[in-house]
Amino acid sequence: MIRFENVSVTYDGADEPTVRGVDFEVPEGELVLLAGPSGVGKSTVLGAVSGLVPHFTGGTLHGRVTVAGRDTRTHKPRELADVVGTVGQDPLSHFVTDTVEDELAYGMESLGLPPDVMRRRVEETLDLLGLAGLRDRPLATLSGGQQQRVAIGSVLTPHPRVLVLDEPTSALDPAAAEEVLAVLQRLVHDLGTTVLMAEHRLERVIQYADQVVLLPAPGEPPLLGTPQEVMAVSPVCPPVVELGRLAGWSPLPLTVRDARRRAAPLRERLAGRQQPPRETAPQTPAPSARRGLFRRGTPGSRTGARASGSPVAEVCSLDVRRGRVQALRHIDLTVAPGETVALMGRNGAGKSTLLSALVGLVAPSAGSVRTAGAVPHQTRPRDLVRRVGLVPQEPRDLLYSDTVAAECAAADRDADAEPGTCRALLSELLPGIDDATHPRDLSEGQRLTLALAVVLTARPPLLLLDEPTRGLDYAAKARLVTLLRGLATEGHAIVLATHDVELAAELADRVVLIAEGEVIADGPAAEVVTASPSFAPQVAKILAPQCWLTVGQVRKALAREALR
Ligand SMILES: Nc1ncnc2c1ncn2[C@@H]1O[C@H](COP(=O)(O)OP(=O)(O)OP(=O)(O)O)[C@@H](O)[C@H]1O
Ligand SMILES: Nc1ncnc2c1ncn2[C@@H]1O[C@H](COP(=O)(O)OP(=O)(O)OP(=O)(O)O)[C@@H](O)[C@H]1O
Repeated sequence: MIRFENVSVTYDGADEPTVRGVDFEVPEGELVLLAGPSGVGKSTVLGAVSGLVPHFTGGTLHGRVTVAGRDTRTHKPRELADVVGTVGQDPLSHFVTDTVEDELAYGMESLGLPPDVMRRRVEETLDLLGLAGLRDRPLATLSGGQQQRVAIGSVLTPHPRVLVLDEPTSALDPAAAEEVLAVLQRLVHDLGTTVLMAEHRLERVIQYADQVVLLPAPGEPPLLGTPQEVMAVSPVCPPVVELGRLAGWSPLPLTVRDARRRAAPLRERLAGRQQPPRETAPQTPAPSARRGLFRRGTPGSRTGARASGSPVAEVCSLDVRRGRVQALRHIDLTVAPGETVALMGRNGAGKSTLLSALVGLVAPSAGSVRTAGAVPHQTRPRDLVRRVGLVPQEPRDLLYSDTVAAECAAADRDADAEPGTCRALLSELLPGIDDATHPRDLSEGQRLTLALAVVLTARPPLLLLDEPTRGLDYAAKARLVTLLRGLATEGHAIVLATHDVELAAELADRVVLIAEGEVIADGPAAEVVTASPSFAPQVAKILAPQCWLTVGQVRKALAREALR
């Protein structure tokens, strides 16, 4: 149904092809997963199927890509629209109408489907994706996950024979991701729909894949095989596979269920062992802990927040209204210097709104917010930037310059930091990003990393991150975790909104669960995440009732055993 024949793509101005030697086929009615590190070219491969590459992106495509027999080089994207439905990484930039219902109908209208068919399919899709309550809502007022669900719904309504999905679950809460993947699986099994999907969170999707196409490194030809074959050699793999490799399980398990069946001997070895502490930050870091990235003073040194040891964030009885929606009610939250707090909860629960309130983007309708001693919505941006920084869910919102170098220079100026600070941070986080690249042309993971470096340049004592692992591969995630731990050790408080249960398990001291705008749980990460199957990381589910959260903890415990 989709065929790549020795395809390579070279973007304008690049010396080397971004992808080369791409030669594979996706048979009708199969779900094929495209995996590989950040920036390796997954979106480029997907774009070649929908025709966006090279028609919209520019560059040169050698070889041939056909979809249902149509050559995507000689057919423009709109001439493929009756066969291929595409969901990109940034739903908002693809929306063409203003409201949920209109967006769901738009694709069908362009194909000239009869009104009664359109009506029926819109209703079906609203139900299928849990969007009925939002049908009249302007798209711009939806939460990130709600937007992603609409984007998926809008490509499903025309019933395309081929779906091309770029990280379709990246903004979805764990339960919503399962629901969407179950819908896709039903389309594949019952209607013979063909799906090519790129996704970093392999723990969510690997079990649904018939085949995996792995792009191991930039410019290297892809590797093809069954999920088991590819996971045995892949540089990116989910925790269940990593644990399987560590324990020497063969064949490698791909699901929690498979792993649990083999886990009894491992549980026995681990029984009675002390869980090694994660490298979490001390609550009151010693001055000697200050090292590395931020040489020009500790966080808060200009604001006095840390010197006085007072909380970096204090939220009291906070209510926030957004249009007709009561987004937050009676929120109480205190965050201490050096503390890492994960905000979790379903799409639309109010996590981004809480971050927005902490950085002054929305004002309380009742209650109060103080960050690093200031009332954020009444503080000038220039002063606020040294107290609190937000990496938004869509990093594009933070980037204005034409090149990476200019963006970094502007960040240094805005933060009053030594020239080169931002660029050094960027290189440390994700090597290989070129100074001359336009931020628009960076891969999703690269763009997020740039936004993070821009925010960190001001060394704010309170760092807020909205879904920081969207678009990041496991290695980039591990680097992010190391960096954030380092910042916490230096005294930065970190609050992150995330659906990434593995990240929360790895990084957070504390998890705050939000539902319908209210805090429903607030406690140590291990306790909160393991209390609910939706939020428990894979390792916790595999080794329950023992309480291990990450492969790293298990690895350390086994290493200690070996030393005895
Ligand atoms: N329009 C473009 N012009 C120039 N370079 C581009 C363009 N689009 C992508 N690139 C570059 O091509 C490389 C591959 O990007 P791509 O988005 O395909 O990677 P990816 O594997 O999807 O990454 P991620 O997992 O982070 O989304 C990156 O280095 C990116 O900077
Ligand atoms: N500008 C707005 N106008 C009206 N309602 C809004 C606006 N922005 C957000 N909302 C609504 O407020 C609620 C909370 O949204 P918020 O973005 O804080 O959720 P979230 O927990 O971050 O969700 P997600 O996990 O999907 O990112 C949602 O119901 C959302 O639709």
